[in-house]
Amino acid sequence: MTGAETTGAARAQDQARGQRRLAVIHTGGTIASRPSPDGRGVVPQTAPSVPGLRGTQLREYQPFTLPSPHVTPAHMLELARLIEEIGPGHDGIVVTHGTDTLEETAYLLHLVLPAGLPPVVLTGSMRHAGEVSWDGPGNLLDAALVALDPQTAGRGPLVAFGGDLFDARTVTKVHTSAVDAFGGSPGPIGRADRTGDEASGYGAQVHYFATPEPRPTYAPAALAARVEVLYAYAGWQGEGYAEAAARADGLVIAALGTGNLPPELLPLIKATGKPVVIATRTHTGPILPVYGYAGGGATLVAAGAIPASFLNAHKARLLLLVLLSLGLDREEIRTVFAEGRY
Ligand SMILES: NC(=O)C[C@H](N)C(=O)O
Repeated sequence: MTGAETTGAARAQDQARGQRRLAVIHTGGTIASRPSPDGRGVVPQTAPSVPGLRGTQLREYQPFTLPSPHVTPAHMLELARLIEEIGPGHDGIVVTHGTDTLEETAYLLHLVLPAGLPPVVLTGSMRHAGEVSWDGPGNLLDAALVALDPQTAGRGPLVAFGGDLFDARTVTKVHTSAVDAFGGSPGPIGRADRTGDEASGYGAQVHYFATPEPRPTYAPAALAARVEVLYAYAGWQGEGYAEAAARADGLVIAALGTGNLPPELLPLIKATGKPVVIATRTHTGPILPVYGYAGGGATLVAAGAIPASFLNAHKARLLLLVLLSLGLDREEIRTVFAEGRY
């Protein structure tokens, strides 16, 4: 019998006794932060504790403690491996994470976690534990209740923030300081509103506004490729493009509007044999290859560029990183993006 089967069997016994098993994986971020005593500023220190949950066995894990700007794709993959390992022994998994790159970790997990694991819900906080209105405990409790809610099964990793529940593909940080920091088009796919109290035990009314969709999963052994993001602006003549194209295995450009660029970029993209994915710096909406002027989206696609659809540039980068790490060539990558296999 494997370790996973053993823990799965133990989980079944606990379920029969009405006990749920929740794993909380702490990774750092503001939700684990306080001002440092030496006055350096706010830094991750102590993992937050989960407010009381009745009938729940809690297991905590701490693979790393980092501010999320220090989190790399290798950390995300490490997290995915841990979730795969402990998943069979739990009914739900919560990941606490810094908010700056939370959407990237959520999306990487979305791409690589196999189906059949218990629900995974990521959360964080915008205010640290030393502030009067720390939003950490509330978000953590919401995430735990959502991860344990039977309706959450089969939806892939979600983000819970301020009671709103977001899909990993579309969630994005929309405010640098507000407590309601997360959004993204077309908005939350669900909502959790807490019921009960500390004395009687907490619960949540969880509502979903979308049905779960099947999602492809990818199994890269490592994320070894190099993918860089370039940001377009009025008057960009391609500065930095040649250097990035030379050192990277693939590029993503946060382009203008529906995926357009200044004319100087067209010959540069045409001459690039590596995958060049076109996303948009506009916050919402798909890439549509409609414009036929030099640098317009239709001309970029004709020159070999790959439209990112509605994925933002940093999520398109993760998808490209995964596909390149799996050894897919440019045409195979184009097909994945074109068929929406993400
Ligand atoms: N609110 C936060 O968590 C922001 C912090 N800089 C982080 O991402 O680690």
